[in-house]
Amino acid sequence: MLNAIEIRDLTKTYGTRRGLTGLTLDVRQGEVFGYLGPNGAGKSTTIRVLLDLIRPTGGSVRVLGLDPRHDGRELRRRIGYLAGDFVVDGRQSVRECLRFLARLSGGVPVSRIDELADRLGLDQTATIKNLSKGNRQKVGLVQAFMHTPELLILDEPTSGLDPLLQQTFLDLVTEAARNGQTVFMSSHIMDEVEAVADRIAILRDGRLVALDTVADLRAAAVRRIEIGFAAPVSLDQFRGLAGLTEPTLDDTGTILRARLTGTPDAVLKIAAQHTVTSLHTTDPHLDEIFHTQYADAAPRDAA
Ligand SMILES: Nc1ncnc2c1ncn2[C@@H]1O[C@H](COP(=O)(O)OP(=O)(O)OP(=O)(O)O)[C@@H](O)[C@H]1O
Repeated sequence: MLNAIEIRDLTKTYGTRRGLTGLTLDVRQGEVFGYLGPNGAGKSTTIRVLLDLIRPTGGSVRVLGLDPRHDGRELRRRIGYLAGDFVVDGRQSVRECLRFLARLSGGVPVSRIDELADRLGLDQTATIKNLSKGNRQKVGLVQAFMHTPELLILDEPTSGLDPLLQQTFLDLVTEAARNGQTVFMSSHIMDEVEAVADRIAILRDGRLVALDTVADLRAAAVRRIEIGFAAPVSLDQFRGLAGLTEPTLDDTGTILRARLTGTPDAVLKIAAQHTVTSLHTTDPHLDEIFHTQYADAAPRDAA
């Protein structure tokens, strides 16, 4: 299967500041790819190189099999791009603006623009310069999605958006994916990415620190498990079990608590030798994985 995006050993320095260091990454055709990292991690730098808005210091990128440095015109038609700082001429109405951008994208049925604007609750008669940040972001989203591009590159797409509309945005992404479109979206909000992404990359200080499916990232994360028993049990039998760490028993000896990595198979087989009255596990939130990656970074940042 062809990759929609191929990034090879990409480096970008801004004077003495490092934007990206040796980034290698593939985004497969048809997947929803979440690109995560805190402010300053290098997300926008990556996206700007993909769009040839800035030139890399080293390395290379291919987008839809093309080189953005030479095939910009073709790529602009085939990509829907929402910039992190989406700006357009403020004097026009939303309708004029979207119709103008639609012509640049090679033509879009008016009904498609209207449908997207309606779903996002965007008033097309308003003048751009009078729009709130959230409404401007809606204009940005409509123009990115309206020509049903093969590849959507979205830089912080829900920034400034009313939380109620985040679901509408996620629906648009899901529909695009169902339609075979590829979505590459950056975010520093784990929840929205977790809900729709097939794979997630986590960037820290311009370097890739994690890249996996949502399911595998979750499986690798630590969960908490709590098992209640009808009668006291011995802690010894729960020590040294695969994936289970820090087991403790409460004062009554009937509630076991531990940390769990991977499957609960080993602990459940031992627990099943007793009468189990309750079982709770906390599903690891990707947020925790994300923050674990950054917790590691703290001493180095402070140095
Ligand atoms: N034009 C620039 N001049 C100097 N340094 C820059 C420039 N653009 C980005 N940087 C630096 O490069 C690093 C990566 O920035 P980038 O904007 O790519 O991060 P980001 O992950 O997109 O964060 P944000 O969410 O804040 O946009 C940061 O340290 C930033 O200060």
